[in-house]
Formats: sequence, C-alpha cells, structure tokens
Amino acid sequence: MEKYTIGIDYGTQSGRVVLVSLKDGRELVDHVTEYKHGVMDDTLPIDRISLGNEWALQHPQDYLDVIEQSVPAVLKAAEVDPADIIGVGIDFTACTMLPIDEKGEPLCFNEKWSKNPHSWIKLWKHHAAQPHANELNSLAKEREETFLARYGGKLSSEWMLAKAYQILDEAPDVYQAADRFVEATDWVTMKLSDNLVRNSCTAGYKSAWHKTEGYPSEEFFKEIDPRLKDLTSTKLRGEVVPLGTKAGRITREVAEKTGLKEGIAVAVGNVDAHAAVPAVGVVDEGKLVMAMGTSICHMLLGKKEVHVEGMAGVVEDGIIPGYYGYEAGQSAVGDIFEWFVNKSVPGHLHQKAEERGVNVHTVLEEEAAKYRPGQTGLLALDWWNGNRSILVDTELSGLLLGYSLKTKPQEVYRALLEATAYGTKMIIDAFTDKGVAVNELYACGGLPQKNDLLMQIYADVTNLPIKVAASKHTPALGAAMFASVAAGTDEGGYESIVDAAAHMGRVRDKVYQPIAEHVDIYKQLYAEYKELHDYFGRGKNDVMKRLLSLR
Ligand SMILES: Nc1ncnc2c1ncn2[C@@H]1O[C@H](COP(=O)(O)OP(=O)(O)O)[C@@H](O)[C@H]1O
Ligand SMILES: O=C(CO)[C@@H](O)[C@@H](O)COP(=O)(O)O
Repeated sequence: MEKYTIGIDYGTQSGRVVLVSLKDGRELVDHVTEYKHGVMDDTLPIDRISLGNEWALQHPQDYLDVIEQSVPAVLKAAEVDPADIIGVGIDFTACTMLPIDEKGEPLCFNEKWSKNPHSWIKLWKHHAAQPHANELNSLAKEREETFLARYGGKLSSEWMLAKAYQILDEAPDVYQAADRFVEATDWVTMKLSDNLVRNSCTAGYKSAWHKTEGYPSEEFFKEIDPRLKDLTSTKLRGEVVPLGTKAGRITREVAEKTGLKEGIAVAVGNVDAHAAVPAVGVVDEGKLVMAMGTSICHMLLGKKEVHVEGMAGVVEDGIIPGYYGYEAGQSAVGDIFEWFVNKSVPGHLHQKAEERGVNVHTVLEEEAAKYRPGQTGLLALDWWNGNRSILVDTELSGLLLGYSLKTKPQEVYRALLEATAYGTKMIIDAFTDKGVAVNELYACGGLPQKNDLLMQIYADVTNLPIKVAASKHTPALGAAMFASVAAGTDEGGYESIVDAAAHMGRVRDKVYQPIAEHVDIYKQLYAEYKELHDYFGRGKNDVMKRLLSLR
C-alpha cells in the first residue's frame, strides 16, 4: 500500500502544507494559509502598541491556524486514507524565537505579558538586537572564543543569543518570566506531539551550540551580563537531537482538529533552506544547494570542520546526519531585481509588459538575453542590502560601473543578474580555497522557476552545471522526507534521510550547462569584480561607509 507523509513549510508570510508520496516524492496536494497578522513590524495587535525600528514580530496563533486550516484542506482534497499517512514534519524560517512558560504556552498568550512586545515571537528578520550582537561579538573576539570561527567570525543579530540578550536587557521581567526560549520550529513541533525537543539544525546554526563543545561557556555569558550566566542551562535547556529523530506522535487533540490519525510520527523541526537539501536529492559532498529567492542561502556538505571566510555557520549533523553542514548567503538577490523593476525601469517597458500581459522581469529578461557576456560594458557590485558572505558587512552598498549615454535598462538588468552570480562565485571560491569541494550546483526556490537567463549566467560564471528542483515546495518536500525517517521502516517509512532522498528527492531533466565561450569572458569579468570587491569591501576605500555616515 502506498504511504504518505505531510510536510509543512512555515515561511515569512504564510504556511504551506503538502501531502507527499513516499514512493517517488510526488506532491499530491498542497494548501497555503496566509498568516492573519503577517509580519508585525509597526504595532502589536493589542492596543496598537508601537514597535521600535528594525522590529519584526509574529503571532503564534497564525502558525496554529496553518495546522487547523491547511492540514484538513489537504486531507480533504487528496482523498487519501489517513491510515496511510504515517508522519508529519515541519520546516521554518530561523532564528524565529519565542519565550514560553512552564506549560509551553507563549508568554504573549498571557494577558499579564501580552502588552510587552518582548513577550511575542521575534521573527528571523527582527534586527533590533544588533547592539547586543555587537557586544557578544566584541567580547567573543577579545576572549578568543573558539565558537566564533564556526560562524565566519560574527554572530548575527538575527540569531538566538542576540535576541535573548535583547530581552534581558530591555525587558528583564519578561526574561525572568520565561521558562524557556524556543525556536518556533521546535514550539510548533511540540504543539503537534506534546514533546519539546531542540533540533540540531537551529541549535547549531542559530544558538551557537556545538555537538561536542555545547553552547558558549557560562563565563562568557557572565562577562556580558551576570544575569545571563545560566542562559543555556535554564532558558535554552533541553535535549538537542539530530534531524530525522522522532520528536513524538500526533496527539489526540491535533488528530481531532485535523483529521490526521492519532499517534503517527512527528519529526523534530528543521530550517526551511536546510530541509531543501535532501529534497533535491543532495546527501553528500561536492554539491552546493542554492535556495534562490529574495536572497540566496547556500548549503554545502563536507566531511571535515573547516573554517571558511564569512560563512554563516558550520554545524555537524546540521543538514544531513554524518556530515558537517555549511551555510553561506547573499542578503539580496531577487530583491535587487525587484528594486530595479520598481524604481528604475522607464514607463514604456512597464507598458509593454502590461500590453503583453507579462511581468516586467520577463520583458527585461528577453531583451537582456540578446546580449553576449561583456557586451553591455557594465559591471556591478551586488551589495544593495550589504554583504552577508563572505564579507559579513551590512554597511556596504551597491555599485554600478561603466554607464554611458547609450546604456539601456535591459543592460543594467543583465549587469545586476551577473553581479549576483559573481557574488555566488566568491562564496564558491571561499569554500574551494579551504578544500571544501564544489563540483555542481543545485537550485531551488522561486528564481529558477522564473528566470532562465539568470540560471544560464550562474552556470557560465561559475563554470558548473546547475540542476533545478522539480518540486514547487522544495522545503516542504524535505520536511515530509524527514517525517518518513521519523516514522521509520516499521511504519512504512525510510531508514535514513539518504534512503528517503534516493526515492523522493527530485530535480528536473533540464540541466544548465556552462557555455565555453561565455565562461572565458566571464572569467575576465569576474577578475574585475574581485578587484572591486576587495577594493571597496576590504577597507582599501571605505567610501561606502563614509557615504552611509553622511546620511
Ligand atoms: N522573472 C523574474 N526574474 C528575476 N527575479 C524575479 C522574477 N520574478 C520575480 N522575481 C524576484 O523574485 C523574488 C521572489 O522570489 P521567491 O523565491 O518567489 O520568494 P521568497 O524568497 O520570498 O521565497 C522577488 O525578489 C522578485 O523580485
Ligand atoms: O535564515 C534562514 C535560513 O538559515 C532563513 O530561514 C531566512 O533567511 C528566511 O528565508 P526565506 O525568506 O524563507 O527564504
């Protein structure tokens, strides 16, 4: 009898539920629930209490609504016997964290705390803990803490330690009242299974936890603030378990609300970009997976722990058990193209797109594809939203060189596509320079489905073939695969994520192959990009920072 699992992908704006066949990874049905409260970056839903700059919160009820609305919708549409659905797995944006009480309830559900913004969920892109991250980083550097090298030399303000410290600093009463701080992925997993466990992926990438060294030391936290000394043994306590572990089983309450069978396996939580790796069939070294959308997350597996410049983290078992999982990223990619379309494209191109009933990107892509590499005479630095990897510097900005009175919008568009490809090439070089091999690329996310030219440029610039995910909801497929591992072979699932990936991981037939003539020209252009990258990015000329300070 064919067996199925459910994968739930919790994004920034919505949750997406898919029902997947374990035979071949086929997605039978999907359903999306938009979050009612979306991203709360202006006011709280209670008394319209104002939030500060760089705040970004979410509402826990929105996550529960995804379970209560989308899971029954998927079950109804699929016409599959619930007895054949053997597990559920979720993936989430991260670090998306919340304070909970002893019973596991979010503090923001309690009237006593709900008017304090710190009692709510801090979304991954809550950046208001930057001063706290800076303090953690400078002390870690001073004390020569070994953990720092695993995060490319800096902990991000997006991550757990900076966010927890911000709560202590700005709302000590909320800090005191919190029994624990948890990742939303672990909290929702607990809501499904009634068991709170921490997954090795978010613990490793977002909470600076290490499989043998554990968390940073009490002395380190004590030096930051004596009240923070026991952070990891109190507020972050809890067993950290590898991906694919069974967190527990679907509770009766969840079964009654959703139509799922009580007692089926629930996998431990995961991170969206990381769940996508096995979903494109990648379970070993040499294959760089790019989750390409508004930004790019790059994931790579290795057999050794190596410290690579500017990586967002290396975590043992962090992506696939048995491997060191490396993560790097570019903080704006699709967002740069969107900026150009919205802010710089003349009206006649918008009109042309409207007349043809297509997106402006499509018109620009068609026009830009008519040029050969180098023909535009343009070169850009893709730092419209700073540089995540490899420079880890949010104060860098974009640059476009080579304008003339003849420059056309499609030429600029092409230069921007190329610049993001050079940014990815810098990341690949940082890995290969340290002996972490990259032999081929795998792409998932929205961009590979939208822009053929972009994908060809990436193949030409990197001189590597690119395979593209066949799934529409790659992270959700990955979460469903981990659910099959949590269920195990006795219940009709898989022994390991490697087995699951062999049957369920899917890429399209079409592979983007580098075109030799293009590769040669892009080698020269990339050498020029690298010059500019180091000149403006490594301190030879800090004009970008000076301009920023004048603003
Ligand atoms: N045809 C296109 N070519 C290039 N970029 C596009 C195109 N259409 C949309 N985009 C960009 O893709 C990004 C959205 O990517 P997507 O993967 O769907 O979203 P997300 O990253 O939020 O999951 C936006 O930044 C948008 O500007
Ligand atoms: O930080 C990570 C992964 O480490 C992501 O969850 C976060 O950037 C959100 O990404 P998306 O907007 O869901 O593509």
